[in-house]
Amino acid sequence: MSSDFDPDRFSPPKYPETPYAYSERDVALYALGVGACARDAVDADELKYVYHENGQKSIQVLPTFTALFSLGSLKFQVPGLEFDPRLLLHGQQYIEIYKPLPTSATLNNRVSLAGLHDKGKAAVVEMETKSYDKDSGALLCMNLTTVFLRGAGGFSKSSPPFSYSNYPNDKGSSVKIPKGQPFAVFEDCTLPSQALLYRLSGDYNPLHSDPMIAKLAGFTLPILHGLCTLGFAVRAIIKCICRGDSNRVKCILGRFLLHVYPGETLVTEMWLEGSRVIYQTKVKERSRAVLSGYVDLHGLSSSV
Ligand SMILES: CCCCCCCCCCCCC/C=C/C(=O)SCCNC(=O)CCNC(=O)[C@H](O)C(C)(C)COP(=O)(O)OP(=O)(O)OC[C@H]1O[C@@H](n2cnc3c(N)ncnc32)[C@H](O)[C@@H]1OP(=O)(O)O
Repeated sequence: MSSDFDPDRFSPPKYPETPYAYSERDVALYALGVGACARDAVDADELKYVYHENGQKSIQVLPTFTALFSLGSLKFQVPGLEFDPRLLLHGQQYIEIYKPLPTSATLNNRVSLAGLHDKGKAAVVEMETKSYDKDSGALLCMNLTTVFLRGAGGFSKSSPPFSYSNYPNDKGSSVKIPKGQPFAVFEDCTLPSQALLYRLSGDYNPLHSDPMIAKLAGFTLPILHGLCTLGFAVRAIIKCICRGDSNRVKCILGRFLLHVYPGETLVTEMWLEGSRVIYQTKVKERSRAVLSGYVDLHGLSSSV
């Protein structure tokens, strides 16, 4: 792809602050979109994400819901870098949660370019979003979104290829899957309509709904949103390791290894390493790993 990118003149662009508001309805719709209560409508661990049970004042927010905060803010260009948006894939998501998540809020998002890498066949872009509660000014969470722009590599025409990062390497790097037996394994079916349901949470990219667009992007059918797969995996960890207590999740990394087709079965394997849960999600029908990463927890006891 042609590009006027000049590595010598590169400086990270400045982006305006953007608002993001959500309601309890958005929180519940998101939870349904990542499979909460799909198999059991009265699931004791999950009903609280979609309904005020037992006199609860408000429903609870799944930690992966925070990944939505950044989506509307990431429509920016990097000057001089051209890419075909139809070939964009979500590469990774890293999330840090600093405060309990309100059931409804208005946020201010501060976005910055955290990384830009010329990988030859692709460009990899990392965008950081810090989300502040508008009323209190408190920093609620941070998302680091990595996008893989197929066909946009080679833009720097320099040797070594251009690579900019303002992040420590350990923040968003991939994980090594342990060799031993997993501590827990959780199997979950996605629905054939999973992406159509999940998109209502705000990611309307037709790659996930339109068969023609999916074909142009190289897939036989519309694929599942990476963040939907991540939502399934983290929900499995909350169920199996946190005894249903989502407030224990402190930080999440997910690297998308392969696409998922809606209707496929997700099998999430989990290993414990101190207060870190290493996980890997496979698609059962194709025996392929589609996602791997870790989740760091508050107060994980050895008895789990
Ligand atoms: C200026 C632009 C700004 C953009 C702003 C737009 C903002 C939009 C933000 C919203 C984003 C959400 C949109 C959502 C889309 C989706 O949900 S798509 C579905 C979910 N994602 C997937 O299904 C992708 C699954 N993964 C894959 O298909 C493959 O892993 C891959 C991404 C195609 C890469 O595979 P491959 O081409 O074989 O790469 P490699 O040869 O192994 O590696 C090449 C280098 O790239 C690095 N890399 C590889 N994978 C990833 C990854 N997942 N994330 C980040 N980086 C990756 C890899 O390390 C290699 O680098 P080097 O080691 O330095 O060579």
